[in-house]
Formats: sequence, C-alpha cells, structure tokens
Amino acid sequence: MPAPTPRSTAVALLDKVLGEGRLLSELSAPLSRLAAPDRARALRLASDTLRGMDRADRLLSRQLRKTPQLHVMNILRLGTVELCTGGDAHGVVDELVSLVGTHPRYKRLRGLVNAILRQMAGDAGKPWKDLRIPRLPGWLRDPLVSAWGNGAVSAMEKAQFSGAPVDLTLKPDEDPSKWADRLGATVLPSGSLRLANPGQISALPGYSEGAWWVQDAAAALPARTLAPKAGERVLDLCAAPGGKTLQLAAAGAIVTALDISEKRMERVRENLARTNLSAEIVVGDGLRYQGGPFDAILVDAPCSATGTIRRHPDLPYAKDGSEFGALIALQTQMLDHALTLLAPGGRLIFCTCSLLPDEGEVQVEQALARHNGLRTDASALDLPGIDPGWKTEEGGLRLRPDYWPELGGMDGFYIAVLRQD
Ligand SMILES: C[S@@+](CC[C@H](N)C(=O)[O-])C[C@H]1O[C@@H](n2cnc3c(N)ncnc32)[C@H](O)[C@@H]1O
Repeated sequence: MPAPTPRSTAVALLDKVLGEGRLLSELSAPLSRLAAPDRARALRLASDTLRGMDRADRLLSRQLRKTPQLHVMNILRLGTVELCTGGDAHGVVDELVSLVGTHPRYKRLRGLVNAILRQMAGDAGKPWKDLRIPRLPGWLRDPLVSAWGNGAVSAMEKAQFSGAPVDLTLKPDEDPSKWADRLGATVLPSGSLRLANPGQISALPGYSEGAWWVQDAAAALPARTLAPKAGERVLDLCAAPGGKTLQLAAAGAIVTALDISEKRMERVRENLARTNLSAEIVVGDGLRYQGGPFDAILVDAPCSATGTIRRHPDLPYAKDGSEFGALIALQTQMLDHALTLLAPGGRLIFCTCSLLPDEGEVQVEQALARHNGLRTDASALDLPGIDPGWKTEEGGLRLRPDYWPELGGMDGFYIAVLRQD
C-alpha cells in the first residue's frame, strides 16, 4: 500500500463519518500516520468536503448514471470540492485517480473517476458558486425550521457553510487591544478576540505563557453571565475540555471542575497547567456528585452540539437525531441534581451548545415549573456584546450562528441564569 497522504487520509475519514456515523474528533487512528501539518491538511480537506457535500452531490448527479460505492463517491466528492474551490486540477485528478487504483475492488473505476474529475475541472464545475448554500439533512433541518423558521435556518446554513473563525478568551488582567495588535486580531463586542489568520495556534504569541485560550465567543458567555468573584466556591459540573473552568479560575474563584470522562479531563489538566491556573479536578458522574454547597454552579450539559456545526461539519452526517431523547433526559437530571448542590442565594447557569429549544428554552421552562421559588435572572445577561433582542421569554439567552453576520458569526448556544429564592 502506498504511504498515506492528506488526500487519501481525508477520504478514509469521510468513509468513517458517512459510512459508520463516526465523528471526526473520534478518528485519531487514520490521522496518526501523518505528520502534524499533514494531519491538519487532511482534517481541513475532509471538513471542506462535508461542508460542500450538498453542492458536490448536485454536480456529481449530473455526471453519474448511478451512484458508485461510498468510497468511490467520497473520492469524487473530495475531488469536486477541491476542483470547484481553486484546487490544482493536475495534482487533484492524478492523485485521486491513483487512489482509486490502489483498491482491487474499485480500480476498474479509474477511467470513470478520471473522466468525471476532468469534467469538474472544466465546465461541469463552473456552476458551483451559483448552486444553493448547502442544506442541513432533514433530521436536523426539520426541527430547526419548526423552531426558528425557514429564513433563519437558511441564514444559519450560510454561516455553517462559511466555517468558523478562531476566537480567544484572554485572562481578565490582559489588555484586549494590546493582544489584538500582537495577534492581528479584532476585539469582538463581548471582549473575545477573533483571529484573522490563525495558522498554528501553539506558535502564536501568548500561547506558551497562557495569556489566552481558544474559545468561541459564544462559548465564553456562560461563564461571563456567572460573573465569578474572587474566593467564591464554584462548581463546573461538565467541565472538559475546560474553557469555562479556565474563565472561572482566572477570575479568582475556588473552582471544582468535574467531568465523567478521564480522557477529556486530561485536557483540563493540560489547559490549567499552561495557563498557570488551578482547580480541584474530579472525575466522576455529575449526577452522583455530593460536594458543596457552592455559591455558583455551571451546568454546561452534554447536548446535541448542533450549535457547533460551523466548526464540526461532520456532525449532521455522523448523527441522526436518535440521541436527542436521552440527552434531553440527562440534561433535566443534571439540572435538578445541580440545584441540590447550590448554597442558599446561589446561582446556577444552565447552558447547552444546542440550537434545539428542547435542550434550552424548554428545559428551563420545565425546570421553572418543577421547582417552587426557582426563577431566571435576566439582568445577569446584560453584558457587553449581548443584544437585548437575544433574550428569550422565560428569561434566558438564545445565541445563533447567524448572529453577528458581519463579524463572522458565533456558535449556537442557550444560556440561563437561575436563582432559587
Ligand atoms: C458540552 S461538554 C462541556 C464543555 C466544557 N464545559 C468546556 O467549556 O470546555 C459536556 C461535557 O459533559 C461531560 N459529561 C457527560 N455526561 C456527564 C455526567 N454524567 N457527569 C459529568 N460530566 C458528564 C462530557 O464528558 C463532556 O465533557
């Protein structure tokens, strides 16, 4: 077998996402045989192909009399996306034709792959830019249209097709404008920095001394609404990989960071070490945890992650919505259990990186109905960069990828600050 390349690895990743429902974040094995820059390139090629797949399939359906096996289709998809977005025709076609030739089952299709990709490099690829913005698959599009309407979902799809910039959260004592200059970044209305051309993150100024960490601007807002004070006891109930733990610890809170995943918790330890911050680390099931009481609790509950599709274009294809019910039930249990760990007068932030109201607005409406004396504190949401129009009826905050379109969007999130009288 020839040595793997970024393109052949990207095709292997696509085969796993589209054939086995695996998430790219779980697929370290195919990537492990590449050097770091090639790994990044393979991931970028696979992600770009998934983002553009709806368009690629439309163009390919005009050339194909019948859909070939998934592996060959993925080679054609990757080639089509590359060729239609400025890829070098020679390099792309030659490598992908050789790739199909390495497989005994598919090598007879070399001629077909060669002919189709050459057509894509020519006239067949020209309509690319005029094709509609790729749509989400029906299992996700339908509930989103019911919740937000077709126009809003189209705007979200536009944001998802554009991908996501890289945002940074600075330690509170760092000067945003100084770091914006050093990093060639812009300061967002909420205080996060947005990088124009990130390149290799670990090579950027401030990385090794831990002046900042990567965190989407929307993901930085839950800890800001919690507004931790120095010396407060704060529980981060679903902490890994730790972006919000870092914010809480950097504000001087005494943080307990808990997560069920030992592997993901390793990332929290690494992030704390790099930023020279500290937190008590607990690996365990948040539903059984009995510490506290805490002045404030952050419940960043496991969810469908549908708000992060700009950065995870594999999600709509690896998932099918069958996990929604179990996730919603787990969120309800988490929220109820967390309330038992809260000190009198304390505050609980419930948030999810989901676009589905069942994992946000509805969760909080139902919690308010279940618990006497529980209320939302909408005034805690009055923070720089938050548009009052994003507040919701029950007193929470809805963030969507189509917000801040002129700045490059944000992840989808739901956040509510709850207080128990
Ligand atoms: C949305 S992520 C948290 C992201 C994190 N707060 C951050 O900002 O980096 C949800 C986390 O919940 C964890 N989780 C899932 N079930 C859990 C449980 N029963 N108890 C504690 N953590 C759990 C997952 O391992 C995952 O790391």
